[in-house]
Amino acid sequence: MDDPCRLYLITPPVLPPGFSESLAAALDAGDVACLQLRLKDAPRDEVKRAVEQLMPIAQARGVAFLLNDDAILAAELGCDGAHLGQQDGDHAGARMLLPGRILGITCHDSRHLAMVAGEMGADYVAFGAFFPTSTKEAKHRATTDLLEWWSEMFEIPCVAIGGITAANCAPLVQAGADFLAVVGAVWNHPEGPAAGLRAMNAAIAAAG
Ligand SMILES: Cc1ncc(COP(=O)(O)OP(=O)(O)O)c(N)n1
Ligand SMILES: Cc1ncsc1CCOP(=O)(O)O
Ligand SMILES: [Mg+2]
Repeated sequence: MDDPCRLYLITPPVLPPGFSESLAAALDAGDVACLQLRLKDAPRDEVKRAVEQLMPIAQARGVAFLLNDDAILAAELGCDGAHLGQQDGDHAGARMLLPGRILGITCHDSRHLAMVAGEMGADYVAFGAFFPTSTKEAKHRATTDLLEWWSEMFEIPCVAIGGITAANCAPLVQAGADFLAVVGAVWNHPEGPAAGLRAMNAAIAAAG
């Protein structure tokens, strides 16, 4: 049997006051495979401080801690890995900087980019955006046939991202997504992040 689909949590683009406590409460509410720190446009010092604060909270709970955009800083600070987009520098160089750690690559809606990432040694490929999202201006739209094709052809795990919620995630799980990456579904949940996380995990389990 295939491994079950799991949740991949990404931080909000700007961390609100008291974020460490909300993060701990969210992670205590259910299963999360990994946490990505994604602070767009924050200076390096601020990212470094956030890693130092948040990484122990994730790792103490068995949640892998990945840094977005910066493989050099991820290696320097001992993160469990990094996530890089197509514009985020040299993927092969990042692979060498992070031996034995996780390296994930954004592949938008492209089979070609995913195969190149897989050849290069990516630990996962990320496809999206699957749904409209206000978290990022997403220029590409992916569909479930991509997840079906990838999971039938390759062993490398695939992540689905973009506008995913408890209400719309079932087809992605059924199409073979190994991980669902979310921001808004957890951090903007009307009953708070812990409730958002529980709702996502319940929806994933119901779909599987
Ligand atoms: C799991 C995951 N998938 C895709 C992305 C997007 O990365 P990128 O295209 O580099 O865009 P930014 O997130 O850097 O704005 C991601 N971060 N995580
Ligand atoms: C980082 C990223 N890359 C493609 S869509 C997206 C945003 C995901 O956030 P949300 O889960 O709130 O749509
Ligand atoms: Mg990026």
